[in-house]
Amino acid sequence: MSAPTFTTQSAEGTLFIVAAPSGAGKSTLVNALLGREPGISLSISHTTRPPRPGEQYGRHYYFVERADFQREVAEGIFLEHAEVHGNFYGTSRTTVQELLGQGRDVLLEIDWQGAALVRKAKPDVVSVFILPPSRAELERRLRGRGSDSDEVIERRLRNSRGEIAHAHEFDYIIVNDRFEDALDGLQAIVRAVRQGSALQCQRHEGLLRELLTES
Ligand SMILES: Nc1nc2c(ncn2[C@@H]2O[C@H](COP(=O)(O)OP(=O)(O)O)[C@@H](O)[C@H]2O)c(=O)[nH]1
Ligand SMILES: Nc1ncnc2c1ncn2[C@@H]1O[C@H](COP(=O)(O)OP(=O)(O)O)[C@@H](O)[C@H]1O
Repeated sequence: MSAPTFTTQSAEGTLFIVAAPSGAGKSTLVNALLGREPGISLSISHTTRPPRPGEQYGRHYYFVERADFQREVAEGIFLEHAEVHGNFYGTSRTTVQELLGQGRDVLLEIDWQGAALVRKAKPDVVSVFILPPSRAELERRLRGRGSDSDEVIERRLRNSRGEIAHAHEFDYIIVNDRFEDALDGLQAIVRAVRQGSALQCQRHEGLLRELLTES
């Protein structure tokens, strides 16, 4: 993790973070949200993870070699960066700053470590954590996605408990059970924030306990 710095301006857009354990459905939800809310720009991260079949450079990620990533870290180009599931991921500081400066809302799809760093740099960030309805469903979705090897899936499942343990740090928690309901929930948060109001936030403590204790 790196210590970020961030310059804020008065007429800038809102910064949103969406985080979730792998397979909970965050990318699918975020893509659908962007379809409904064209005023939001997605920040494309840099990563050392190899591309999955169908993933494109500059659309899903900027795929880079480890040595290049380390050089970018040293150059200070990242607003935040972290190691997740054995790969490195980082958010470009200038991209985010420029978009926010143009008055656009920006969404970061990053993990809980990155979210913690961004919160320190920019305390008015609005953060949302997506929960799966159960561990069994999380595993079904990860396997059903068909994008990763068994080893990668198992690592992500093992790490999911540690990630979910940070859900309480987020402003909002959404359960992605019925997709349309979760999408409506995410959109309602964005709209409320844009109108300057806050939504009542359900904390899903029962489900969180289940997800953290279920075998
Ligand atoms: N800190 C941080 N995490 C990121 C960034 N980009 C992606 N991630 C997170 O890295 C994790 C793995 O992402 P990915 O390899 O795309 O797998 P997926 O979550 O299974 O779709 C997820 O929790 C992402 O949200 C980033 O720029 N910074
Ligand atoms: N509400 C849902 N119900 C059933 N399947 C879902 C739901 N949301 C997402 N999925 C599926 O789960 C898999 C993982 O979703 P994805 O968006 O890739 O997760 P993440 O980005 O959190 O790793 C995908 O195959 C996606 O189509």
